[in-house]
Amino acid sequence: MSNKNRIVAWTIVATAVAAIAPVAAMMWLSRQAVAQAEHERLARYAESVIARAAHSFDETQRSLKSLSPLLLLPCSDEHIAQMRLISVNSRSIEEMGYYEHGQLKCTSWDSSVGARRRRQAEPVFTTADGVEVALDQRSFVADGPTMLSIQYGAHSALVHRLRFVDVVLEKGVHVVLARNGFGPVAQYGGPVAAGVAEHALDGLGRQDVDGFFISTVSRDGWTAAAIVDGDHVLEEMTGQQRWFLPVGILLGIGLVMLVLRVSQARLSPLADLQLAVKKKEFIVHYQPIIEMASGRCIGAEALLRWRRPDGSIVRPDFFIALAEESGLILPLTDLVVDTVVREMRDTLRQDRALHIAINVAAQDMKTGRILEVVSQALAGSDIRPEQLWMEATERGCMDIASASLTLARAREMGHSMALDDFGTGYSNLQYLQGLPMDALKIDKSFVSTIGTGAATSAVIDHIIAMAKSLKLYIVAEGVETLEQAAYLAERGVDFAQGWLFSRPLPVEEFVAFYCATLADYGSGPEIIRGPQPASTDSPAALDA
Ligand SMILES: Nc1nc2c(ncn2[C@@H]2O[C@@H]3COP(=O)(O)O[C@H]4[C@@H](O)[C@H](n5cnc6c(=O)[nH]c(N)nc65)O[C@@H]4COP(=O)(O)O[C@H]3[C@H]2O)c(=O)[nH]1
Repeated sequence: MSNKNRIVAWTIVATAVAAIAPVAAMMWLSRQAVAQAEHERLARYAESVIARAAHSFDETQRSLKSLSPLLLLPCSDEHIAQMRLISVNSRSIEEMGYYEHGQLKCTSWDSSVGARRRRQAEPVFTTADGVEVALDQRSFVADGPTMLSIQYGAHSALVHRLRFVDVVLEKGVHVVLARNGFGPVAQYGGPVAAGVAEHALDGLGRQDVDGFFISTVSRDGWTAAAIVDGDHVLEEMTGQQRWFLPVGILLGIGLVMLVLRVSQARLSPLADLQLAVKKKEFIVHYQPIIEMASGRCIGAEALLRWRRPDGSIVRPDFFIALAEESGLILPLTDLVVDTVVREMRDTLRQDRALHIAINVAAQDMKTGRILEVVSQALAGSDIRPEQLWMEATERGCMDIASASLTLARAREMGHSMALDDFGTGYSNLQYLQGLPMDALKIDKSFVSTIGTGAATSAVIDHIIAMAKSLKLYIVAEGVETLEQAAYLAERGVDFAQGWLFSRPLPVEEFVAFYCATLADYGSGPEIIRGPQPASTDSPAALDA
């Protein structure tokens, strides 16, 4: 998959995630918030149920204990009146009964039970101070739901189970109470699914079972749980979502915009170039430089090519300007220097007359950084500094003071310096005089006017004359026809470069080209010497 396709795929996925994730996250957060608030509310209900149960039980046992020991005649009017008074005044106790030898003798309603005689119930649990609790006791006088019988000594108090849990509940809330070590005592409130109430008493704290929210609390021998069903929670959720959803949507919009900006930046030519530099997708081609007088190949210009992963080649016109603007030209220059040293080392060592010219960016001309890069690359390579030329454009030499310094230092190190694309900028004679140069390259735009009769065709003669007056060697670029070559040779142009001789070639093809011209014309003397004197009028570096 190409880088572009990868970014597009990434953008699609990231946009979908950016749009959905915040909304989903906000919905999840809102659910969490509702659940948290709900469990806190339920825990408060469970607490109040325990308080209610403890209160009912305490009140009942206090009342029972107040009758013991019995100081009145059992089942006397006074005794019955006292039991009735307790039943009426107590919020929990419905009826009271008095037993003799385990048999009901009288109740808070009457002194004689007659046919309603019954035995005191078997307790299911007994507290530490002797209070017993029995289940499912019918009323002494009426029909109705069974009650708990709380017994102490000869007295029993009948208490509705509801009295242990009847706290004020909001709609949908269900509470359940158990006596620890015994089991469920009572439940009350909205409907719950079968088994949920029992399950609620199994654990403690916050629980979620089958869509029911449960909070269970245990204290003072009682365990109480409050339960609310999912529908109720969802009703609450819609309320919360009113706040969370817009926040999620806004976040989603923000994230989507961010993703689009990032992918736009990653799809930009600069991001493309950055990635290519990182992945070293660059190669160097070599365009032969021909000595006009002999026809020999005396060197080559190293030209950068961007080879994309699909194998297509991008010419430097499309990326050099961007690389210079963004500073990426520096690693690219390093790459060219390293590649030239690696690829051309053997050939350069075999023929000391051969040179390779590299292009130096404006930034490097200004700072002189290139000199350090080159000297490091050449160290131990056995390539002579004279075999590495540097080409600077007029643009790179606009800051004459710093450019002069770099040029002078380069020449001291033994490199020859050429001014590239001459005539395309704002240079004039004075400007040229201020720069310690060895050679001047005539831009192809002037070469292409030769023989055309165009008004500008005379300019090339002036450039040649100017270079000669400054004693600079002349390299003509973009020579495409025999006519152009003959014209330039006639006017004493030293070297030429162009499609007439060869296009820029991959290293193997360049070496083959060079070997072929070597066979035809033989090798020349070592025409490049250094270090050069830093004077402007003596381009002795290129003396043949
Ligand atoms: N029409 C025509 N064109 C010819 C002919 N002979 C050579 N050329 C082209 O002319 C350009 C010469 O390079 P340049 O003036 O240094 O101009 C170079 C140079 O300024 C820059 N460049 C290339 N490689 C590098 C590099 O490694 N570093 C830096 N800083 N700039 C580079 O990119 C420019 C363009 O390079 P290329 O596209 O390789 O274009 C090259 C070359 O392919 C011909 O007969 N006819």
